Amino acid sequence: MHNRRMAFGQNAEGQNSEYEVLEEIGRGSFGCVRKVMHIPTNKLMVRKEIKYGHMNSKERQQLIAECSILSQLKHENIVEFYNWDSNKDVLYLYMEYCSSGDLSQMISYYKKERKYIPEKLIWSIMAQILTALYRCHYGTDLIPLETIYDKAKPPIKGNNLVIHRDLKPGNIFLSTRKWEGDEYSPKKMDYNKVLVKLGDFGLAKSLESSIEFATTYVGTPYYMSPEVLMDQPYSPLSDIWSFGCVIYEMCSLRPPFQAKTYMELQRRIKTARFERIPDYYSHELQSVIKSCIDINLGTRPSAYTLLQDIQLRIARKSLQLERFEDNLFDYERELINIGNILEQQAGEYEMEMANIRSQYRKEFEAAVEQRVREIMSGKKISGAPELMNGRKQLHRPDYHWRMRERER
Ligand SMILES: Nc1ncnc2c1ncn2[C@@H]1O[C@H](COP(=O)(O)OP(=O)(O)OP(=O)(O)O)[C@@H](O)[C@H]1O
Repeated sequence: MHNRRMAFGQNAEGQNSEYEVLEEIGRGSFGCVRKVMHIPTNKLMVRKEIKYGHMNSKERQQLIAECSILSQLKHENIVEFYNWDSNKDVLYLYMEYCSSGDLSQMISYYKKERKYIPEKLIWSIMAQILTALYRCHYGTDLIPLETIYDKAKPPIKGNNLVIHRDLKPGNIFLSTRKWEGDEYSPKKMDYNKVLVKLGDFGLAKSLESSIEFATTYVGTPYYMSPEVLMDQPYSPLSDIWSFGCVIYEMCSLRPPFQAKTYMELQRRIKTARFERIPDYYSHELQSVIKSCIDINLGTRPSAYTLLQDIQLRIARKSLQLERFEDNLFDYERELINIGNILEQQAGEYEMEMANIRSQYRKEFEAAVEQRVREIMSGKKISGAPELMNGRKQLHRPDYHWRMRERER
């Protein structure tokens, strides 16, 4: 168990008291999702509950092992998995909170507005999803492009490969730097600069076999690949099929396969026949989608192959440049802050100097006044000899007499 849990302990309900539990965000097939505040860091997070009381110890172990893998999956396009915790019946997963909605909300927004999603934005979202899938399918990060003509070397697979298994618009979260405010509102959202984050990774592997999943899963498998429908094992290429369906939905504002009944949907998926995307979009986009929604696993492209596409290389390069520009803005803001602090300090220093100067002037004037008073009263001059010097002689009572004597 996570060691912090030992330090913070559990409250009366057996929940981790390191977190303040806030409102419910929604409910999925496995349980409730809530916002929580991580008290030590003051960070807003999401807590996903998974009821696992019905699982045997082997299934539980597999679930925990998957959590462990997911907690190592750090990528800017993947929802960060921070920690997990459990009591007897419930597993709590603590994840990054994505406040700007998801792709399904974005698609609904464009559908309602009767507008197409701009093609440039679609390529940008595609590049980000594929970069995240590359990280999962190969266990290693994609090397940034020097130029759009760079050809990436074929990837060498690392350890802990992850297949998403449930790629769909509702699991693709969005955030944007221009986003103002805390809660999702499509009107306020600037979709031209979105950061994509894939959520709900991999855990389906442990959960789908459980009785709980079989009885509670209510989702429609619009994005499920034909091989998975035919009970063949999942492979990274199953994610690519789902990816193709998601991109199709972004263009057509509806999934490629729809049907009134589950059986009919299965039949349509297995034929892999779907309508062309609207003419508004380029031939290149249509052909990438077509290559992904391909029954034949031998010709369906991998994340690596797709990322070689010139449009995707352009999208990646422009994302890299945007990130670079954002970093420059951050750097500029930091410099402005430092400049402001220095200006404030210079002001304070000036004020201090003025105070010292005025204090010194006052003391000096007081000393001079005192001296003048002493002179006027004919007193013997005392102190501040540097002020008197030659003039000191003039005030000796016998001075004039002595001078006159000398002249004679
Ligand atoms: N990291 C997150 N940040 C913000 N909201 C989230 C996050 N994860 C999930 N949610 C929201 O919580 C709700 C439930 O999510 P969950 O993933 O459990 O179920 P689902 O994806 O809706 O359905 P299913 O479990 O069938 O896939 C959804 O509205 C989802 O948008």
